[in-house]
Amino acid sequence: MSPRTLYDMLIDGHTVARLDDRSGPGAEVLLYIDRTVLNEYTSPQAFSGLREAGRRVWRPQAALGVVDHVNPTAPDRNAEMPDAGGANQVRYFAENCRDFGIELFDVLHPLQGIEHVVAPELGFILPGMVVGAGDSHTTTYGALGALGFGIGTSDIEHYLATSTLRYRRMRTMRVTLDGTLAPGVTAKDVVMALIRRIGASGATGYAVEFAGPGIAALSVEGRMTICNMAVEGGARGVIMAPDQAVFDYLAGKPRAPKGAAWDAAVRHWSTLRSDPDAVFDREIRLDAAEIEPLVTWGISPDQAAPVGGHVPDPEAEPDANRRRDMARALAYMDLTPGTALETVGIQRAFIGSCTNARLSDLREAAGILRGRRIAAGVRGMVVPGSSSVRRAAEAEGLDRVFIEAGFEWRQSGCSLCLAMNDDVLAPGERCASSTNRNFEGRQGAGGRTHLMSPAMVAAAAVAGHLVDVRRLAREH
Ligand SMILES: CC(C)[C@H](C(=O)O)[C@@H](O)C(=O)O
Ligand code: SF4
Repeated sequence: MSPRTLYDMLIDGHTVARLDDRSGPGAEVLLYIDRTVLNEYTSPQAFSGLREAGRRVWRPQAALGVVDHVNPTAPDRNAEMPDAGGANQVRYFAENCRDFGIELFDVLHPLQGIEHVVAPELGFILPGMVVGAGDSHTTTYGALGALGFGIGTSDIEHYLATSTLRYRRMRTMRVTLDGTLAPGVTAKDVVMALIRRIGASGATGYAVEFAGPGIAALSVEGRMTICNMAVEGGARGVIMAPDQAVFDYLAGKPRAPKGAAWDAAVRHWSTLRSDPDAVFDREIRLDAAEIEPLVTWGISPDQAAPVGGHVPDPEAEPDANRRRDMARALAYMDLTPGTALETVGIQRAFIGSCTNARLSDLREAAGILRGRRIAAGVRGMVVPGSSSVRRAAEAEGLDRVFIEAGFEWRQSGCSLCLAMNDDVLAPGERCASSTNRNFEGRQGAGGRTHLMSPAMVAAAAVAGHLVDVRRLAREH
């Protein structure tokens, strides 16, 4: 057999039937899906469809329901949902999970959180799996050696009824990270650097494998940040070959295999890697040593620059479309070309989201905040990625660090990442945010989002403006 990429191996291994006579990119297959995660926001129509057709869920134990998008994050939250629309979504979701036999982490469940944080920490996603779920950031699971991708509502219904999807094979792209990251530079900067390089649709049509010594040196949580945000570069499917760090991460997780089953699983998982001479449709190489802490200045995740740089000048952009996009972005963001990014003042600081609200992210941010206060006029919020992360952070005193620095310490959920609950920016407010999307109005109508790493958010909160986290790290 000719050499194969890990993506090809997983697709071949999960192909139930071929739906046309093609092979390679574009070929349509019936694909077996091992697991899904459901949320209250994208699942209702799928369940309604099942109800109308009188179908049941084929493998309810392969699905997990988590409430995350619309729930409040108030520290004292209770079963009452403040918003009637959200309350209805949560109620219908609970009804669906109950009637179709799917396990649910409801708003007040001790394991509630953002689905992409909850599923890995449970050991629900394992290497070699193919995971299709109704949220684009399902790519997160690539970090565990599972091929993850987002699917639409009708696909969710098809999946629930059959455990399969009609699926078109992607082209393959390998992103190799060479070298070592400098201190103060994080996984978030790696993925932002990639998106800046290839553009917000640079990986459209590709399944992306991340590889190289720079990836191997990252923690599994750091790798999740990269796989999660790669979707902002257009990737519809992300994978990393699982290694010892992944096995260590999964060992002892509640739903991971145990005993002899674990040993057998690890033996199999260790074989999950692209053949050495596998050919990818596109290859990108990044040098970790050249990556700097980045911030976005615009309204698309590829509109980013090193924090020590300046707001770019649309007039200097030769491409007319890009020039127009840049001008529009600067008007929305109320930024003037040539302004030093480090002089841009903020009113809000948000540490949260499935990209950057795991324990290691909170530790990094707290490391900057220890013994410091956030600047006057800045409102800071920390929304842990899951209730388990929240408890673990509290057990090591991180909540105290955040609270003493002036941050609000909240309950878990998507929250200000997309402002579907009552956590929103006021029009015109500018926010340093550890999230993954900076579209117009993403954090509230008229709100202005600057994406960056959680440590950079902490640093900006202290300074009152965007700032290179390495300045504060040096002072500590
Ligand atoms: C609500 C959901 C469809 C959406 C996604 O798929 O990513 C959300 O999680 C987001 O981040 O915008
Ligand atoms: S935290 Fe943000 S990116 Fe992640 S699932 Fe929720 S809304 Fe989407």
